[in-house]
Amino acid sequence: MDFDRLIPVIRQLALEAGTRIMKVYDAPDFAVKTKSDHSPVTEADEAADALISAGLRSAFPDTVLITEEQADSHALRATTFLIVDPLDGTKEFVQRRGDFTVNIAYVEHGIPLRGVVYAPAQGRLFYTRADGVSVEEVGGVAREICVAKPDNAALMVVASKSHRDAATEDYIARYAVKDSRSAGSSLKFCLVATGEADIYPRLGRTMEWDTAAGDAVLRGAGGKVVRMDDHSDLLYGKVGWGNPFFIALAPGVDLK
Ligand SMILES: Nc1ncnc2c1ncn2[C@@H]1O[C@H](COP(=O)(O)O)[C@@H](OP(=O)(O)O)[C@H]1O
Ligand SMILES: [Mg+2]
Repeated sequence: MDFDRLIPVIRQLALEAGTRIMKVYDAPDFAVKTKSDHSPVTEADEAADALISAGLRSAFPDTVLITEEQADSHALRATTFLIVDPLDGTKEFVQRRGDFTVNIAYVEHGIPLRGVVYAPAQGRLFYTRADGVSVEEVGGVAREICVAKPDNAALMVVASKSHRDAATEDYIARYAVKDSRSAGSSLKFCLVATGEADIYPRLGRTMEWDTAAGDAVLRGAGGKVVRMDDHSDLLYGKVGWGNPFFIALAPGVDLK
């Protein structure tokens, strides 16, 4: 993959998808359908998916494309692929909380090497540059981002807003926590990437398209994502595209 070509394409597609999503978000009303897995889907998910997948297929016709909204793509098997969640945090979107994101990632040999995460309602845009370093673009200026140096006696934790359960609270209680906040969608990875949080534990189901772009942004900022069970790196291209429980963290956090 030519990263000098990839990054401008995925950045631009994420911005365009975000604009499309905000048209639906800002309308007085929109329809919410329920998918076979009982999760919500809106015209915003579908429009953003159509825009991104057309753009990626045209720019990178030889690269496998996996996208949440196209079930036939889930039957593919690959270790090198593009993976898209056009609207992560649909529950947040439906409830008109701003924590939803557009996610596009490139995975090579199971590792999410590059990605873009765009939170249009918050005007926050994160991506890996061609050289792999992560940036947040503010007012057209891309600034490098870096994880915090964690203080294990006063950790900053972030966890899901809509899937925060007793098991998650029990896990967080193992740590000396200074501040714990909730956020929806893949934004949580980005909060660790900028140093706004030190650790994001996820004891609940996610799919690879929910995490790959945020994982890439976190890696490019010096962080990592490990499996909860054996603390090995979270890898991609797994059968069925489901993730195990995981922890996203700034290195230096003493995992418990
Ligand atoms: N039971 C379940 N099965 C599959 N995915 C689930 C799930 N519960 C939550 N998720 C995933 O978690 C994402 C929301 O994460 P969070 O709770 O961190 O905001 C959802 O993304 P979508 O909104 O794209 O469907 C969804 O894919
Ligand atoms: Mg999702």
